[in-house]
Amino acid sequence: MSTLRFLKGHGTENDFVIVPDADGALDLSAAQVAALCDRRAGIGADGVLRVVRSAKDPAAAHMAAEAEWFMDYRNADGSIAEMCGNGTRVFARYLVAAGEAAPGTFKIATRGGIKTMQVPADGGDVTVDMGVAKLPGSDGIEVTLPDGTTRPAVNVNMGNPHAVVFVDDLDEAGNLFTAPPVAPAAAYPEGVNVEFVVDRAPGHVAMRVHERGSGETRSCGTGACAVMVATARRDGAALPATYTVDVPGGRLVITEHADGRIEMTGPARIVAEGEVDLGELTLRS
Ligand SMILES: N[C@@H](CCC[C@H](N)C(=O)O)C(=O)O
Repeated sequence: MSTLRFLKGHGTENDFVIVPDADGALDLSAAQVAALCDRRAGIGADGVLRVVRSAKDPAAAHMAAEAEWFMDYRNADGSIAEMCGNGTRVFARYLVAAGEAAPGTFKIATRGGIKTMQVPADGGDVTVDMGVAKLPGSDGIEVTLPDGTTRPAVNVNMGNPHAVVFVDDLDEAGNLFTAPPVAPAAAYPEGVNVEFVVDRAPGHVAMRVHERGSGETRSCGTGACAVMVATARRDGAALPATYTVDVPGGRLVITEHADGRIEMTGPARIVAEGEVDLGELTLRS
């Protein structure tokens, strides 16, 4: 029997299987990640956070002097993504809970670069400095809604790609069982996360998201930051600007500072731990 120790955590109900692997001994295949994330035959999650020392992973060794720990993030289908905003907050909460980092401010390594985390000792909300958003240009990018009409999308890159669509009602996004069609495909050669946004009040929006590699999730941290940036630009907001972004799984507060850095704050919880028998997982090709 090949057992794997895991924990389960979530940030605004964007949930993750956390796999401690300090020395980088594990080589989880995409099929194993997908099996762990399977909500019926596995543990169930939107993604996997492997916790490995930066020095022990070739993807992060160059960041080891600044950040001891590397968040190796995988989507629920086993694919690799550059960044996961809620994942960073859950990852940092885990490091503190496990005694691997002291509460307060510390850095972690991600494929999207080094992120500075603030984790209070009392279990309160965790903040991540997401860095500066990129706006690669949105000309001609459109998302087709289930009723066949199209809406312009705002192209925002938070380390990973996003298409932000303003709608009048979040139900316009439909059931999101499949990825919303985005055109032209060339705008997002690596695929895209799609966010639908409505206004709730000045400085306050709500969103739904279809995540690349995971489907509709209850929250997406990079997506919420992309939504904040797109909304602040639409509103002509002066920086610093703070927006509240409601997601199906809770609430995130996002500030874009005068220097363009974006900080996201919200809950991050570790809710379970256990062991899984890797040999019992259902691997699909
Ligand atoms: N849920 C995450 C984003 C995870 C990656 C995304 N699905 C992608 O493929 O880019 C978040 O909180 O940011």
